[in-house]
Amino acid sequence: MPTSSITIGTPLSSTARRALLLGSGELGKEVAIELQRFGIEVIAVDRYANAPAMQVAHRSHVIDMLDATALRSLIESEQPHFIIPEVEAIATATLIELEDEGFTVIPSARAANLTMNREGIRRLAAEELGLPTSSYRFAASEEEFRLAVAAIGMPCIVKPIMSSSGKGQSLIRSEADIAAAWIYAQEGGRAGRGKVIIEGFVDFDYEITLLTIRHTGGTSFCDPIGHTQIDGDYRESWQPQAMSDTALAEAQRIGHLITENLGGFGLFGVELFIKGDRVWFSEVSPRPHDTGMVTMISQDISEFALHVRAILGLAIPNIAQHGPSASYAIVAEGESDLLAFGNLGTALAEPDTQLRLFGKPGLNGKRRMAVTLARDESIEAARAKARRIADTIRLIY
Ligand SMILES: Nc1ncnc2c1ncn2[C@@H]1O[C@H](COP(=O)(O)OP(=O)(O)OP(=O)(O)O)[C@@H](O)[C@H]1O
Ligand SMILES: NCC(=O)N[C@@H]1O[C@H](COP(=O)([O-])[O-])[C@@H](O)[C@H]1O
Ligand SMILES: [Mg+2]
Repeated sequence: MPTSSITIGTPLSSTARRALLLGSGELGKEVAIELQRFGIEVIAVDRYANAPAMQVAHRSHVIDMLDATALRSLIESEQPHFIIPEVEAIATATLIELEDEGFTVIPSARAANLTMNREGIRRLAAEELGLPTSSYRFAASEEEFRLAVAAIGMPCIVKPIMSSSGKGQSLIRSEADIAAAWIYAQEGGRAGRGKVIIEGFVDFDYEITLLTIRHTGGTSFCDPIGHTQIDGDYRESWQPQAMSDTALAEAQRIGHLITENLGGFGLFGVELFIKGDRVWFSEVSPRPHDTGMVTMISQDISEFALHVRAILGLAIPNIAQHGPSASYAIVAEGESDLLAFGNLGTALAEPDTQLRLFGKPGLNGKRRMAVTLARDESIEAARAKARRIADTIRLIY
């Protein structure tokens, strides 16, 4: 476990503190940069070469992170002080073994294991902790799936138990959607065909991510982040999301309970649906959240910096908010290994704007490649500005 008496040595020497990132996308890239700021030796891992975090790490490895043998042998040879999962698709049973052997997994191997699979985290939240969630069933065959849809009722949402960013997710509105939803869920799972979750559709007013940080000084919350999703994938987020005091208190109660159970130190993205004063738990990422990219402009310590401070056992006495802010994802669609971004000269002409180009090496279908960030007098103005920047940028491929 990290402690407040941590010492940090010199990277690439015998005194180095080494962090190994399992997953090296846009979120890992920002975590790597924050680790670098503290002089941590950063080792980036993913299933493909030149992933974003690899481009800012001390070194990198390409392995199948779902392969237990490959994962164990890499960790044994690198001997990291911190193993930081950045995606769900990891052989998490191996992380549990490695933690037992003395390695530190962020926030905990159990958290990575439970959240890699929707069944693990949903049963914990709803059945053990009694948190309010949508109705749900699991199905391992098409027959079970049809029975589950009938039991839950329509509209309902189907997702592979192992997937993220909306992959394999669809909404069933009527009988006509059922067959296609099963096929899409079977094709969209990150670990191939398998079990699905069927969730009753929650008719929420809005949804939030409550960034919750477990650190040596206790538990802290960032202001709630509102967001919109298309086909289960985040497109736009803003902070702060206006909420009633009752709904905010309930959101924090849920955030506290679930993260306390998962344990360890680090930042979590607690996803919640809100209608009036009612709050439903949806899921939780035991790591920075895509919707939380807005904190790179809204907070003095971003979600990535907060994750690193918590991991290193450093104090987090306050989280200053800079005012209404928004992020807008740039999602490209097509086939290319030579994507370029044009018209950048005017993109950032307005005050209080920022841009992150992730440097992802290829595009095959739909892929989030960049994000725009903006701050303004109001959430509406910040959202409009973030969108204007995205509309200005020309994707060339
Ligand atoms: N039961 C539900 N009722 C209503 N909307 C839902 C439900 N489940 C999911 N959604 C919508 O789909 C979005 C994505 O769902 P979810 O977070 O479960 O998918 P995901 O693949 O894990 O995405 P990510 O990896 O981006 O978190 C939610 O943010 C919400 O907008
Ligand atoms: N909702 C989870 C999420 O946003 N994860 C982020 O996307 C990357 C994968 O992107 P890719 O699919 O373009 O490789 C992950 O590595 C992580 O940074
Ligand atoms: Mg989600």
